[in-house]
Amino acid sequence: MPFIEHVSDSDLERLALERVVPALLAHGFCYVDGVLGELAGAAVLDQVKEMHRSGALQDGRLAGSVPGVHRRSIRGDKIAWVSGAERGCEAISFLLNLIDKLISVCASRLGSKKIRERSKAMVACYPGNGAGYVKHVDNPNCDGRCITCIYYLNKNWSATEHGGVLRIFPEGKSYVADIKPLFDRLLFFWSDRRNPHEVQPSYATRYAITVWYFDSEERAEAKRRFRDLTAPADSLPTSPP
Ligand SMILES: Cn1c(O)c(C(=O)NCC(=O)O)c(=O)c2ccccc21
Ligand SMILES: [Mn+2]
Repeated sequence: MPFIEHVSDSDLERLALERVVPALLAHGFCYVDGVLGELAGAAVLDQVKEMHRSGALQDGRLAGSVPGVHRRSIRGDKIAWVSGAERGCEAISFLLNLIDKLISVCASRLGSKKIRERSKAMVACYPGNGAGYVKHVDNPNCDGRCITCIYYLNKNWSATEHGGVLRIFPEGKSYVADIKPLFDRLLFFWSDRRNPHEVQPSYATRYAITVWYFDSEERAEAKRRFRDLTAPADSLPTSPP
C-alpha cells in the first residue's frame, strides 16, 4: 500500500535540527507528535495489532527476576523483535526508515557520538491488566546503546483512565517528565543513566515500538568486553598471577 509521504526529507532535517537536537542537548529527551500522519500511523498500528492477534508477541523476559514472584505481577509486557523485512511489517519498515533518516541528521550534531547502527525494533504491548515496567535505566553499564527511540500507537489515550504514562526522572533535575503514549508520537531520550524511567500501570492495551541507536565506539568496546567474558576457559588465567 503506497504511503503518502507525510513528511519530506527537508521536513525531517528541519525537525531534527530545530527540535530534536536542541532538546536532547538541553533536556536529554524530546518528543514529536504527528510524525507519520494518520494514514501511515494507522497502517503501523494495524500491523502491530495483527502481530498481537496472531500471537507473535511473547511474554517479556523479567528485567531482574524476583524469585517466587509471579511474572504477571512484575511484567505483563509482551514483545517481539522485528527487522521490518518480515511479511506484514511494511509499515513498520517505513517507520524505521523515517527514524533512521531523522537520527542520521541528528547524529552529526550530537557531539562526539558516532551513531551508525541500531537494534532491531522491539514491538511491545502492555495488555492493560495493570502491568507496567519498574523504574530502570536502559543502558546502565555502557552496552553501546546511546539513544532510545519509542514510537507510540495509542489512540484516544486518557492517562487518568488508562494510566500507562512514561515517567522519566532526568538525572540531577528537580522535575519528572510525564509522557503519554499517544498515537503517532515519537520520543527520543539518552539511553544511559541520565534517564531513569518507568512505565506506570496500564489499564488499557498499550502498544509501542522501540529502537535503540548504538554509539559505535561504545558498542565495539562492549563487544570486546563481552568476548573476554565468554572466552573459553583455557584462555582465562587459571591461577592468580
Ligand atoms: C517492554 N519494555 C519496555 O516498555 C521498556 C520501556 O522502558 N518502555 C517505555 C515505554 O514504553 O514508554 C523497556 O525498556 C524494555 C526493556 C527490555 C524489555 C522490554 C521493555
Ligand atoms: Mn526502558
